[in-house]
Amino acid sequence: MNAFDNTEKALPDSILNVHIREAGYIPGQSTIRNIRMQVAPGELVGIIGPNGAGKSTTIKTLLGLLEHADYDVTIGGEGRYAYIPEQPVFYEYMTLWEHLDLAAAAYGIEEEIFTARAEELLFQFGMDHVRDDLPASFSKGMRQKMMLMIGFLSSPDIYIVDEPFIGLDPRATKDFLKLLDDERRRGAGVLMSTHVLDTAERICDRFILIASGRSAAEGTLDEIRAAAGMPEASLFDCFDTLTSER
Ligand SMILES: Nc1ncnc2c1ncn2[C@@H]1O[C@H](COP(=O)(O)OP(=O)(O)OP(=O)(O)O)[C@@H](O)[C@H]1O
Repeated sequence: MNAFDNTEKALPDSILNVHIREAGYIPGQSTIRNIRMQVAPGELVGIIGPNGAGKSTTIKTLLGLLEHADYDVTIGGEGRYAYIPEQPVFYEYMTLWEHLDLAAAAYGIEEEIFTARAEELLFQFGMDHVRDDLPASFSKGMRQKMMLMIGFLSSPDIYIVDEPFIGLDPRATKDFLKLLDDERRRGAGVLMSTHVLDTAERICDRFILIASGRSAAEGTLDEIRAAAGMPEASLFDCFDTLTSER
């Protein structure tokens, strides 16, 4: 267990340590290789990369969802994580409130704490008026908000978020980022994959750029700029340079 043999510089108090030696969907064919990631408490690390580069595969691997994988993952704190998937997953015949209730039961949250937190989240995401509705009747963004609420309910040590921005309106994006900030202040780490690079540039402390299943660059914006040889460039332009060279 937790045999994370990182011989490189390790963040002393990292909340998430990932070392994927290789992982893939078919035995003997690795889709991703040699990917290391660390997230410190309160830190937001962005996974970026072109379509098909291996971002979702990386997330699926660290969640233990890939059968053919050679990897180590260590979660600090109490080892609690929340995974917020890109594609909403829901039960057709359960209302929004029932989904939250089910998640709270799965997380082992006490009834009183659950009710207060769920009420607050419904209010914060402007979803109070549909609390007793079925998510099948929701728009794409409303379903996405439901997944975010379920994630926030559990107060985990680390959030693992797969592309949260597509589908959220500007107000919901702002509300989501505010909640994420509050959670980071509490000490939660965040690992987030996204294509929305202007937002990523603004909110992430560090990045890992995945291209063709490998880590193509990683570090702060300045370190990514250095890797791209573009000291003043935006994350978008660095991304463009670093991914078109391959
Ligand atoms: N279920 C699957 N079975 C087989 N191959 C898959 C599966 N899911 C993804 N792949 C392949 O793995 C590679 C990486 O895909 P992945 O979904 O990780 O990319 P991504 O970086 O998340 O892309 P996007 O930005 O488009 O979401 C691609 O070549 C893809 O075709």
